Amino acid sequence: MGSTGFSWTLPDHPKLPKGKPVAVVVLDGWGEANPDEYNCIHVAQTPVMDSLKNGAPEKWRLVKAHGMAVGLPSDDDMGNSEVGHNALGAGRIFAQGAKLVDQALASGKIYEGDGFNYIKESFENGTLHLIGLLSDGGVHSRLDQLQLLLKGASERGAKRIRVHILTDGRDVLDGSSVGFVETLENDLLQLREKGIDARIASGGGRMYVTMDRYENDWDVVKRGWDAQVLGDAPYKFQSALEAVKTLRAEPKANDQYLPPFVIVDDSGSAVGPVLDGDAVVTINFRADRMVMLAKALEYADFDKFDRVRVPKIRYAGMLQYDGELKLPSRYLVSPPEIERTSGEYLVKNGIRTFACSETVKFGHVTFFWNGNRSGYFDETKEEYVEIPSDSGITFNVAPKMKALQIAEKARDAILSGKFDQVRVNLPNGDMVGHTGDIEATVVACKAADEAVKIILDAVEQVGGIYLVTADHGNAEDMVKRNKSGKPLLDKSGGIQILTSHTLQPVPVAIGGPGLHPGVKFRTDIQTPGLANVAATVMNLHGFESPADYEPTLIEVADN
Ligand SMILES: O=C(O)[C@H](O)COP(=O)(O)O
Ligand SMILES: [Mn+2]
Ligand SMILES: [Mn+2]
Repeated sequence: MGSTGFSWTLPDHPKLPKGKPVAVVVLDGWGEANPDEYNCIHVAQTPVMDSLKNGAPEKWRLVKAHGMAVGLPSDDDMGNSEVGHNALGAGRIFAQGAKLVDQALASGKIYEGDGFNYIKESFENGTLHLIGLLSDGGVHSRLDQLQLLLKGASERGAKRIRVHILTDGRDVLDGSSVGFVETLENDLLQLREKGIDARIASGGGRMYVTMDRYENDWDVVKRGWDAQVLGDAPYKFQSALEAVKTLRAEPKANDQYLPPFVIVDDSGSAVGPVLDGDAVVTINFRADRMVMLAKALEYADFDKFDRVRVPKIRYAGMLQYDGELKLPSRYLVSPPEIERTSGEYLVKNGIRTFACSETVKFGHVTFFWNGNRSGYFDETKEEYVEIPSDSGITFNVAPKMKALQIAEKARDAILSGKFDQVRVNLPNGDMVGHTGDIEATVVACKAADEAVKIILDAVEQVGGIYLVTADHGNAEDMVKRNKSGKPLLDKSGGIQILTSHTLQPVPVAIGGPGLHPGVKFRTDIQTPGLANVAATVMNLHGFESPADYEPTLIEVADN
């Protein structure tokens, strides 16, 4: 114990034993919603998850996974993986990036910090480039924040601004890109009327251009680099509106996957490559899909692709994306300081931990779980295994993804006896749900359920305990609805497919032969959220949780 009285040592739980292996399973994008034909979890054969729900009412419950329960600005904000896994791992509710940026913009503090002062030095002679996701999804970025930043930067001396847009269609409806570009074009026109040379310079669909994650496919980032920095892309247009309208007219066009384009002037030259002396801000607040570009922009030594030309720029992230790597080194808003996570406590209390997912969600059960921190706390007690994801495909063509392989790795880790906690993320419901392909999402949900079975069977064999939950909804509702819950139709009478996450609650189920028979969910916590799970898991390992953690979901009857 230090002089402040702080100690990493967790008190023993008064009733629950230590030494039972605990499997923690996170089903990504698996919410609870009314059973209808657009609820892919309901339509799919999911006997294991069904039996958890129906078999033991005191050991299955719902928790909130969106809005203020996970540190988002309002309860109109759907949940997402970052905030969901942060809450699951940290056991407390932290104001998240979206909210911190809102506050910094509202107070004007964003313009007083080191990050803004640093980029501002380029305003006199250089161009300010803003690169990021253009939508109001609120998962990685928000249009209204971009609008405020454009206004604030121009009022503080930015004379030449270039915006490099990434179209969404994943956190918002497919096809909405056109409206967002119209809005942005209108704002930039108003800036031009005030004498500021402000334009969109390049663009592309987020999943094909720039926003890869966890180093699954560097070509995605390279396509963005070529368009944004080098001013080079296969498609050239005179305006961004013309670009998105034309590219969307192609058969099977999809906002998430629009090809890269650059905006050119009358002579065919790109209007906004990044040049020596310019400033660059990546406007996404969320880390996972911006950190690869941050590396390309910031690192002198970089071998992931040929950058061809590396301009001498002043670069800042909207937030710092990786606290461990200190990347980027300059940023406009300080990220939430998520410390003393359950992962760190448990490892320091001797819990040997195994974590696994496939590439596209690997950082969710490691980096996000550990409070946006990469690496191990103690490599003698932890093993993190990443199964390579398919790359270059949309996951509706392979909806089973690597669920089986993840489950087998988890099974082997449980049976090995080498670990006290085995934690996985099963990505299927989410990754396939985002494609908007209902049939494929049904296959995805079945595959995830089969994976849960493999893990629970292993728990059964070793006399362990399981906790199965999810980080937010997605696959349980695949249609946009009106306020009374009726599916909305598009102009041609088809349903409007919902590719995004939802506001739905998610299940938490506990059980296994190692679970003390008196354990049941408390009924005195009215609206628990994902942050209550961490204390629960600590209890299942035989420890009390720290006093400032959200309360545990369980109690132990004496029987
Ligand atoms: O990045 C994505 O894929 C989506 O915007 C959000 O999905 P996730 O929060 O489940 O990763
Ligand atoms: Mn998720
Ligand atoms: Mn998702």
